[in-house]
Parts: sequence; structure tokens; C-alpha cells
Amino acid sequence: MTGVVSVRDLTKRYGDFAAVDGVSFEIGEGQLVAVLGPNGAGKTTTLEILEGFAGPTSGHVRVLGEDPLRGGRAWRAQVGLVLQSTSLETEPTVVDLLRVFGRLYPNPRPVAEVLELIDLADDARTRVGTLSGGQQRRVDLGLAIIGNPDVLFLDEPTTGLDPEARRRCWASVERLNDAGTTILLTTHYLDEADHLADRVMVLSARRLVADTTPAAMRAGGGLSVVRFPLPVEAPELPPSLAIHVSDRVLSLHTDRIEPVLADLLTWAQHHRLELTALEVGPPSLEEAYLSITHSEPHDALFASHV
Ligand SMILES: Nc1ncnc2c1ncn2[C@@H]1O[C@H](COP(=O)(O)OP(=O)(O)OP(=O)(O)O)[C@@H](O)[C@H]1O
Repeated sequence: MTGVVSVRDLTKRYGDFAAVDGVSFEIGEGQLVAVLGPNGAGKTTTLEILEGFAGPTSGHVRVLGEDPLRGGRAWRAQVGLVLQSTSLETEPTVVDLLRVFGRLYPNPRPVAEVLELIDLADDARTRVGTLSGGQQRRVDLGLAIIGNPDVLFLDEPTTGLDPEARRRCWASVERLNDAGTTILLTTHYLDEADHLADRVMVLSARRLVADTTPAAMRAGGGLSVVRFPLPVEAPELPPSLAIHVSDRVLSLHTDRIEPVLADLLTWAQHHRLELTALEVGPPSLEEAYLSITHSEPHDALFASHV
């Protein structure tokens, strides 16, 4: 089956204000897609519409072939949700909470399997309220997958977690995706998108400005990064390069690397300096992300590579 999620020309308005404006994308079976974007870009609004909590003002939205606003019990069982904030029952143990929720679904996943997937088998009999924040987030994930869903929507699943807790959450998400679950997650962590996702979509100012792979986004449509820490008492650089020096490091993004390297080489040869510390390469995912969310003209650089 293709097109687990299908969104065409989605717009959501609150009065005169468009929270999402003309967004289109398709997500195929088994994909793991990260949605990035600054605060207020429209990520949660888009997820809420996919989850059926809100209706679009205009546009076409289908999840597993259904209009989310009309999806019945059977459809809802196929769609797992982790919302941005957690509101777990704190009194029951992990295993009891999973059992109770499992009874709500026609085809629940065995509780033992869920405990393995969320890496909480050792804490199965611990009361939810005494778990750490990271463990509680994995219980959220457990409740989202106890019904054995085909598609999973995760809204900032690791925000506020420490690096170790985030990695354990990532491992759970990867296991679920390996088991065939299609996953759409929102995140503010570039390393999370880079580590987990085979596709990244960037929403900025309510529009989809990139739909690509982490590698293609990093390649940045041909942009390169030149970085050179200046040696102690380095002679003055030519003005074309000196304007890119900050804290004694020459650092610049360019789509024409040859003239930059030519100027640098001429300068180094003239002063008999070595360029062993010179780094030339693609921008980091964060640099690429910032370049598209901060300046509209870069939009065209990130055409679809998916
Ligand atoms: N119910 C609402 N009424 C009016 N405006 C809303 C409503 N819900 C969201 N908005 C506005 O729509 C815009 C998009 O919000 P949304 O929560 O989707 O952004 P986001 O990308 O998820 O942000 P964050 O990263 O901060 O979670 C924001 O400007 C927000 O204030």
C-alpha cells in the first residue's frame, strides 16, 4: 500500500490568520519522516489535522485512506498518537496501564512485546508516577502502540529529555519502524531528524519549504562550508576573506568554492603558511536548516529528492 498519509493543498485558518497555508505531501508505507520548523511554523496544527482533532479550512487530507474527521473506531485503532505533553495516570504500574489500554483495541499488541519495544521490561511493575521523565515518555509511546497501529504520529517525543533518555527513545522509534510502522514525528532537534529520519520536511512560516533527505538537505543545493582557524599572528587576509573572520576563524558558506580557495592559497603561499587546518565540506544539517528557515530565497535549493 502506498500513500499512508496524503495531504493536498492543506490550509488551516484561525480567523484571518493562516496557521498552515497550502501544504502538500504524501507519506508511503514504512517511511520515517521528521517534520522540522521554528516555533509557530504549523507543525502541531498539521499533526492535529492528521489525527482528526481539527478539520482543515480547505484542502484534502487522508490517513490510511480515510478522512481523519470521519475515521471511526477501526481507523482510530490503526493510528497511534503521542501528543506534545504527557498526561499519564500516575498510580498504576506500567504493565497494568498497558493492559487496561490494550483492552480498548480490537487487535492489541501483546503487553510483553510493547514493554520490549519501549525498553521498560525491567520497570514493568513500577508505578508510572515514580518513573523518570524519559521513562514516562516511553510509556506514552507504549500507549500509542498498544493498539498495534499502522501509522504513528509523534509530536516532539523527546523534548526536554537528557541525551541518554533521548537515545533510548530513538531506539524504540527505530524498532517500531523496523517492524513496519509508518512514523511521522515533529522535532526541534536536528540530530534527531538526522539520526532517525529517511526524509525531512521543513515547515517555515506555515509553508512547506523543504521535503528532502537529511543528506540532500546537508548538501544544501551545492553550498559548501570553508573553515580555517587562523594561525597565531597570522598576516592580514585579503578583504574578500577577512569579512568572514570571527573569533579568529575564517568561516563561510559559498556556492562558488574555487575563487575562495584560490584567494586563500595565494595568501598562504605568499606568507609561506601551511593550510593543514583547512576544512572544506558540506554544511551541517543545522547550518542547512538555518539557511532555509531564515531566508526565503534558499527555498528553491531544496527541491524534493524523495
Ligand atoms: N487554536 C488556535 N487559535 C489561533 N491560533 C492558533 C491556534 N492553534 C495554533 N495557532 C497558531 O498557529 C500557528 C502555528 O502553530 P503550531 O502550534 O502549529 O506551530 P508549531 O510549528 O507546532 O510550533 P511549536 O514548535 O512551538 O510547537 C501559531 O502562530 C499559533 O499561535
